[in-house]
Amino acid sequence: MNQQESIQCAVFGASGYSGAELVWLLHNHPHFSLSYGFTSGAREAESITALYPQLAGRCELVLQPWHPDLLPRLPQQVRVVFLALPHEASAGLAPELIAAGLVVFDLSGAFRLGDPLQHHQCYGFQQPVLEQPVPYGLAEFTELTGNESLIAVPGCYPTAAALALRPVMPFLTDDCTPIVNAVSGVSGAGRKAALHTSFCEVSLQAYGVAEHRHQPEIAQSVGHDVVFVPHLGNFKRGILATIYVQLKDGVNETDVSDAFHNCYEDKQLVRIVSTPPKLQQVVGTPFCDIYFKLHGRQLILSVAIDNLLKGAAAQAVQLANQYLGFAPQTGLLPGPGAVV
Ligand SMILES: NC(=O)C1=CN([C@@H]2O[C@H](COP(=O)(O)OP(=O)(O)OC[C@H]3O[C@@H](n4cnc5c(N)ncnc54)[C@H](OP(=O)(O)O)[C@@H]3O)[C@@H](O)[C@H]2O)C=CC1
Ligand SMILES: CC(=O)N[C@@H](CCC(=O)OP(=O)(O)O)C(=O)O
Repeated sequence: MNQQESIQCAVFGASGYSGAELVWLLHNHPHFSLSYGFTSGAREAESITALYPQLAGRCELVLQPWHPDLLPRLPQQVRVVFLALPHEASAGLAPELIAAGLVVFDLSGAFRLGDPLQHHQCYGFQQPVLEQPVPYGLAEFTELTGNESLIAVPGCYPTAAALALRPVMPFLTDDCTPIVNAVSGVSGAGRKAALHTSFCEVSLQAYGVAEHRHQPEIAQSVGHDVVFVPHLGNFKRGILATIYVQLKDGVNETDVSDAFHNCYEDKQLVRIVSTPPKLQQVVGTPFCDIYFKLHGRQLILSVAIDNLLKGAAAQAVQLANQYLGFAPQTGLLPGPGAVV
């Protein structure tokens, strides 16, 4: 790929929280050029600044309502599309975009689970059957050839949990089931208003206990069953996860430290930190910060990401960079900052 060439791209769901972050990242990216930001067909065309006034004078993209009649001409105008849509909308649209020759980075859960039955149980609709397998794009562990037509961008909680767990999985006792407790900011639920995310209702609370759709996704990503308890926190953005695992006899702190450093020493967007991370050190950034501590045979991991960036838009751009042969952190470091 000629590094000077600008890659034309489009964002679907550009009025939503992760879509707006994608718009801003791509608007500032040195190698991507954003041709379109689409909204649902229910809206009129309007500037993104009508929804996100903080972008005034910085990004004046006019958002277009999506209509299927636009599809035939789209491949002449763009090469890469990012879908920041509800799961079922992605499931419907992605196959059409692929058939039209576009490369799709899908932020939804429509194509993440490899088992169609499990997908149906979690999402309540059939996963479309595609000719090519869909890579699950946990960016630090994914090599893309540039021939894939669809990449499933991992979920926000699964990104945090798997980046912390994967390096230490070989050290776990045979009967250990990792326990993942995680708190997310309200932007994790998206921009659409709902009673449970309204200002007066939000109060730190567990939800989806032992039945959240990210439990099988984390298990698939780390290759082992996990216990997963998400919590909704009364803050805007960020995920903080605390993870507990039991270590085999003989595994010591140096082994754990070496495993993390060997895994991430050449990965700029994962930082192994020496004090438990605060959300404020990752919010507005594409970083994942991981802290670890041994307590006897227990290993405690504390991991923080921005759900809308490393957990969504920044990871999608990171994957697109890798797909096109750019350095993973291109356009993300130093980042343009956050929108929402
Ligand atoms: N929020 C987060 O932290 C994360 C979200 N994700 C995933 O990213 C996707 C988007 O999430 P999020 O940004 O939170 O969602 P939002 O609710 O904030 O935004 C949804 C977007 O999708 C558009 N849309 C809704 N229905 C349709 C449709 N039928 N056809 C076309 N466009 C449609 C909306 O347009 P309009 O404004 O016109 O209604 C809006 O632009 C979801 O799949 C989510 O699971 C992944 C990781 C983290
Ligand atoms: C706080 C909150 O509601 N978070 C969302 C997860 C974030 C999200 O959008 O899910 P994906 O990462 O699978 O796309 C939830 O629990 O459903």
